[in-house]
Amino acid sequence: MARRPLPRILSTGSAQIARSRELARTAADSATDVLHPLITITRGLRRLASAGRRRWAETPKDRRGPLLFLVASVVLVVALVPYGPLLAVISLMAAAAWHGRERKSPEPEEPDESQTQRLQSLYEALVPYFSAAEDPDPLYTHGGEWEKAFPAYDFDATGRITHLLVRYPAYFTDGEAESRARIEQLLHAKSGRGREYHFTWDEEGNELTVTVLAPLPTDIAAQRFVTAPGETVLGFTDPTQVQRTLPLGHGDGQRDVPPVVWRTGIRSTEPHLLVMGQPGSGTSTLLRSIALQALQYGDVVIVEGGGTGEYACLTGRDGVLAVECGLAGALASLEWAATETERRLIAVNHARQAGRPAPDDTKRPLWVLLDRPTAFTHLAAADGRKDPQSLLQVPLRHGRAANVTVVVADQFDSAEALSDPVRQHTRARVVLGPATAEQLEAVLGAPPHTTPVAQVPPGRGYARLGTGPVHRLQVPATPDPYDDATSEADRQAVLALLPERTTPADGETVPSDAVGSETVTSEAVTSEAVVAEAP
Ligand SMILES: Nc1ncnc2c1ncn2[C@@H]1O[C@H](COP(=O)(O)OP(=O)(O)OP(=O)(O)O)[C@@H](O)[C@H]1O
Repeated sequence: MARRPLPRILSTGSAQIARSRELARTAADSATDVLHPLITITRGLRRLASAGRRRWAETPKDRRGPLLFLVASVVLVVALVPYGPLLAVISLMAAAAWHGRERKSPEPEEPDESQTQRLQSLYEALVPYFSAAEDPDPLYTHGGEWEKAFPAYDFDATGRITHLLVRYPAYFTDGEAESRARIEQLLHAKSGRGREYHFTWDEEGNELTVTVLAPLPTDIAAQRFVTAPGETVLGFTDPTQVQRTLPLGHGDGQRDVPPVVWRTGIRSTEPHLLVMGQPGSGTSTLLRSIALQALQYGDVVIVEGGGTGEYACLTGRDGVLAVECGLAGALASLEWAATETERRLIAVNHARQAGRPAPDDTKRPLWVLLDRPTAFTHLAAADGRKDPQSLLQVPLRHGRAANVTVVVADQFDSAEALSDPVRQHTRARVVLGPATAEQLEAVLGAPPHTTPVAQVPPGRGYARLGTGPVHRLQVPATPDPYDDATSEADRQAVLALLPERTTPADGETVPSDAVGSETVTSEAVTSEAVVAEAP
């Protein structure tokens, strides 16, 4: 078939367009060449400006004044020196040209011989777990290529692995906890013990990411945390697990640390807390830290079964209704707490039925903190008296609606003696100190995704709020200020957080009086409420 020739204008037009495009490209290239120094300097100035902005933002507010003064003095001196401004402009241009130069991204480094050996031996160790006789094209074979199995890796200065991406065959049973645990234990042992590893299993992509975790800071002292009412800082964790950070005073400076924040009160899904640990693992310290935070907005009743007097510093302080070390006192205080919870509930219900907001005297948070209540369980049984834990039933069951929060701390060997309501209603959990995998899973309800460390500093452990993830946790150092072993800085930090003692000096009688009078009031209110309800 004869083809019609294209109209003339189009055929020559395309050639012209191509030619003009070529011309434009050449002109742009020459302009870029000519303007290259200008582009570099502009880029450098932009980088210098953003570095300056960053430095300004990082400078603590109290140091900004002196810094501004220093800069102004330098500008003045430069302006007064002969040729000063000219020299300053030349130096600025030179600095901008240096900072604006194109930077080549560094080539990924090849592992050296010892690192290759490490990766090869890791690969060999994994062969029995990640291979099957029926696999026609195995990823893992003895003498195979580790490069395909480990696409990403990182080493520290001492040549130990800090990050590793492991590919594994799809038939590996990564959904089974035992299979995972076997691989995690092996990688932990082969990559160097004494460090903590975090394992992320990507079941869809058949990949395991191993990361070495930096130790959590152990030098964070007790202080006022920047939190909203109803929020309690249990401790600090890894930045990878928590989005939020808290600004903390540290020495003279400030730093941002990711916290584990526990929310209590009416909207809380985990209104009560259980803390477990070995003796000396820091459970009393955590309770002290919680008490100091709770006293900012609420009242506290402390029941101490250990009898070590670790809460003596709180006795008689404003907001501390009782610090009980004996069985009789513990029973009296807990009975009052149960009655107070009931009173609040009734008052709230009445208000609701009448279409009024909840009365103010039901809103002030009440905290019941129990350190080793199981010690009283044994005592009460021997004495033929009520188990103090039985009085916790009402605060645990109805505490959320009445703004009553219960915190129980105990030791692993007494776990059996904890009552059922305590186990059922404490959905926020913390384990401190050394613990076996079984103990961790029994308390937290899920295993942590990290390996345990051999040396656990006091106050180190794990926290889990409800069904959320298991967080590593370091409790802020909140020692007993009356303990001789406490350092002066720590003692002052805790003393600064204690509320005033506006009650008479006789600390022991004041709180029990307070409890007594409060009991009377609460009983009066309860009976009033009941009377009001009756007709
Ligand atoms: N978060 C922490 N930071 C620094 N030191 C801590 C921390 N927690 C506890 N310690 C130290 O560990 C020691 C034991 O702490 P604590 O008394 O709180 O433990 P415990 O579990 O209550 O033990 P016990 O029931 O035997 O008293 C104390 O000397 C304390 O100063």
